[in-house]
Parts: sequence; structure tokens; C-alpha cells
Amino acid sequence: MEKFIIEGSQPLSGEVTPAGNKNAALPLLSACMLTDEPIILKNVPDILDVNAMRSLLESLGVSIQNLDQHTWQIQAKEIRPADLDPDMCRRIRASILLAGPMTARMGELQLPPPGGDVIGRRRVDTHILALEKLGAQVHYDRSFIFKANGLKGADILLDEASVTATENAITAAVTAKGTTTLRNCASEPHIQELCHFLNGLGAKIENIGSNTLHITGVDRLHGGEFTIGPDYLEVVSFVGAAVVTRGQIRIRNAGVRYLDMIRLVMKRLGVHWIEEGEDILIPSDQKLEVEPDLGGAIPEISVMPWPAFPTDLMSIAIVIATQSKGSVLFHDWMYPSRMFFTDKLVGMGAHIVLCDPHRCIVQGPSRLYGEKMESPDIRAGMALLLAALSAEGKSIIRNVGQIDRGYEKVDQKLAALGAKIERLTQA
Ligand SMILES: CC(=O)N[C@H]1[C@@H](OP(=O)(O)OP(=O)(O)OC[C@H]2O[C@@H](n3ccc(=O)[nH]c3=O)[C@H](O)[C@@H]2O)O[C@H](CO)[C@@H](O)[C@@H]1O
Ligand SMILES: C=C(OP(=O)(O)O)C(=O)O
Repeated sequence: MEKFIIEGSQPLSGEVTPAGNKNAALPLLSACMLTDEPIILKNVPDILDVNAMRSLLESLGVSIQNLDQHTWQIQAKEIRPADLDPDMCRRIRASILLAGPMTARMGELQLPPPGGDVIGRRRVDTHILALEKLGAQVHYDRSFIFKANGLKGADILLDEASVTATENAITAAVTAKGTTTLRNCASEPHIQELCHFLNGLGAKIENIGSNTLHITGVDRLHGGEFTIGPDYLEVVSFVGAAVVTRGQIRIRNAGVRYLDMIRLVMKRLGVHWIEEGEDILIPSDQKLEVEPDLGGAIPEISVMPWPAFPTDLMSIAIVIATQSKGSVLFHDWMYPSRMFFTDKLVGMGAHIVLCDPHRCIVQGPSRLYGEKMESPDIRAGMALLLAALSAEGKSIIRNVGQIDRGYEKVDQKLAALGAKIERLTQA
């Protein structure tokens, strides 16, 4: 295990480029199993979750070659429903994404339970609903068994707009017989990318980006090439790092098409950026003052499925709010354990009232002081790192493997922007 030692209060400056989107790379990698022809994926992020997915695919017989650090050639010529390592499955939420492609192509998969961030109970019922509607039999007894003798298109109303359940439904439906209508589906950028990727392999998915997808099943998919889009969660994390250190940075290839709602929410915290083509420039002259609602009411920032504000940016927004003048209510109804990390921010000097597991009120600005902390999950870990960069004095963040799950070489990128950060093996 490793830890970060951070000497805070260094304004960041310079340029940074985000890696490919983790939550796009994971379903795309799994979807490669839908064809026996080779696929080239570019801009694959070099992060722990993606490497865990690689090892799961390899154990199912998929061959993966690195053409360079971020370009993979993947071929699922002869795959088999082999036993999967339960520890590896438990490491990532996305192991559940093997279900759609394997059920469609092999008609069989035994899958240990998925893991991922420990941020509260994470349902898989919607995955089962979708796959059963397409004709699969699903048996669960601490582990899943998926079986199918050819899938058939269906009219499916998801009982919640779950991201990974939508992805499993799509990958199972693209080669099913007949047509599928998928209603109440999620439409996050990674789902849109998955659809465009599959259409590039010969799938027929219409209405991409909406919450109703029409899928016409095709007999087979062919090989192809696809470039994974930039990770907008990493982009906004770097926006946060610039703002809380009063720095000025340029983020190259920032995926500005994904930032509309995030921009509105950041404006409420007194944060702005300038778009220059595909780059964004975060200037040092931030207002950092909370914009009250009409009539002076305390504003609320709450999460919602896309195109609203993503839950994965809640922790980052909370840290930014500690540096903005005024009060904001944060509300994350999706996960019951996302807000507990705020006690660490309080320990650093932030003024935060945790109202219940889903809501907190932040009153800023507060001077933060360096602390010793543990990274509880990917986004809270990154948020604590931002707080440490902003704080006066030295901070130690342990268990940074949590951050490495989703952020590629974050310490090296921050150091290149002038942060004083060191990675050490945990004693
Ligand atoms: C690998 C991957 O892609 N992980 C992402 C994916 O996880 P994942 O696909 O697991 O998350 P889901 O979209 O299923 O849902 C997240 C939580 O919200 C609840 N829920 C969701 C939608 C809804 O309409 N009603 C509802 O109650 C779910 O029961 C669950 O507790 O999407 C989440 C929500 O954007 C992100 O935090 C994760 O980073
Ligand atoms: C919750 C997250 O990831 P996962 O679903 O992979 O655990 C995240 O990326 O913030």
C-alpha cells in the first residue's frame, strides 16, 4: 500500500491532459467479447480498475496486446465461460459488465458478486430484470449464473436508470433476435460512447443519448477501432485542484461537450472557466462566492442521472465549497455513504454540518490545515487530495490505491503542475 505526502498551499500552474474515461473503458472492454474479430481501443486509461478488467477478460480467453501504453488490441477469438477469480471480481463494480456480452455470445457465465466503491448498497436487480426480459435465466446464490439459449429482443422498462444495467442491457440486445426498446435507461457519456462504439462494429442502436434506445438485433458484429473520450470526472477534479490552490491551469482535450451542467453547478460556487476549442482554461481570478437562489435562498446542489449533476463529482464539489464564501446544501440521494468523508474535512478546519448520510451543509470559506487521512473511496480520496493541496502545512493520505483505481498517475500530473506531492510505500 502506498501513501501521498502533500505540502499544501502551492498554486498550480501549467497544462494537464485527462486520461480516457474509466467508466467508458470498462464497458467497452467487456463489449469486445461480442465479436471474434480484432478491435483496437485507443486512449485506454492506465488505472487499476482497467487492469483488473483486463485480467478478468484474459481469464475468459480474450487476448489483449499493448500496441502502446494507451492502445490495446483485443481479440475474443475463442472465449470460454471459465471460473472467475472472486477477489478480482470483488475489486471492481464493472465485473458485472461481463454478464451482457458473455450471455449473448456464449449463453453461459458464472459470475462472483461485483465490488467497486464501498459507498453503500449497490443494487443489481435492474441488470437481472433486463437480461431476463431478453430471455436469459439468472440464478443467484452468493454468485450469479447466467444462461441463455439465444436472446430475443424485448420491450424493456428499467425499474431505475442504472448506468451499468443499461450497459448490460445494450450489450445483450445488440445481437439478440428482433428489436429491443430500452426505456428509462441511463444516458451518461460512457453509455453514449458504448453505443457509438457498438454501431461502429455493425450494431444498430438508435436514439443514442436519450432515455429510450431502439436496438435492432444483428447476426454478428465485426472488428473495428475506437478512441475512448476524455474522463470528465478527472477534468473537473483538476478544475477543483486549480481553484482551491488559487492556481491557473489549462486542461487540454477536456471534453467540453460533457461539461454543460457541471459548468452551471460550478458557477453556483463562484467557479468559472474559459473554453478554447477542446481546451478549458481555469483562470486564477475566481469569484469563489456562493450564488444564492432567487430571493437570497441557500442553494442546493443535488445529484441526478445524466444530463444532471453526476454523483461522482459530489465530493469534489464539497471541497470547492469549503473555499467559497457562503452556504450550500449538498444532497446525494443515490449513495448512503458518500458523505461520511466530510468528517475528515471538518478535522482540517472546514465548516460542514452532516445533516444525515445523504445531506450536508457547507459554509465557506474556511482555512484548511494539513492532516493525516485515509482514502475511503475513489472520489472521496481525490477530494481529500484537493483539500490537502489547498491546506496550510503537511498532509498524509494513506490507502491511495483507492485513488489509483480511477486516476492515472495523479501524483505525477499534480507534481508537473507545481504541487508538492510525494508517493511513498506505506509503513
Ligand atoms: C463502473 C461504473 O460505471 N460506475 C458508475 C455507475 O455505477 P452503477 O452502474 O453501479 O450505478 P447505478 O447507476 O446502478 O446507480 C447508482 C445508485 O443509484 C441508485 N439509483 C440509480 C438510478 C436511479 O434512477 N435510481 C436509483 O435509485 C442505484 O440503486 C444505486 O444505488 O454509475 C454510478 C452512477 O452514476 C457511478 O457512481 C459509478 O461511478
Ligand atoms: C463509484 C465509482 O466507481 P465504481 O462504480 O467503479 O465503484 C466512481 O467512479 O466514482
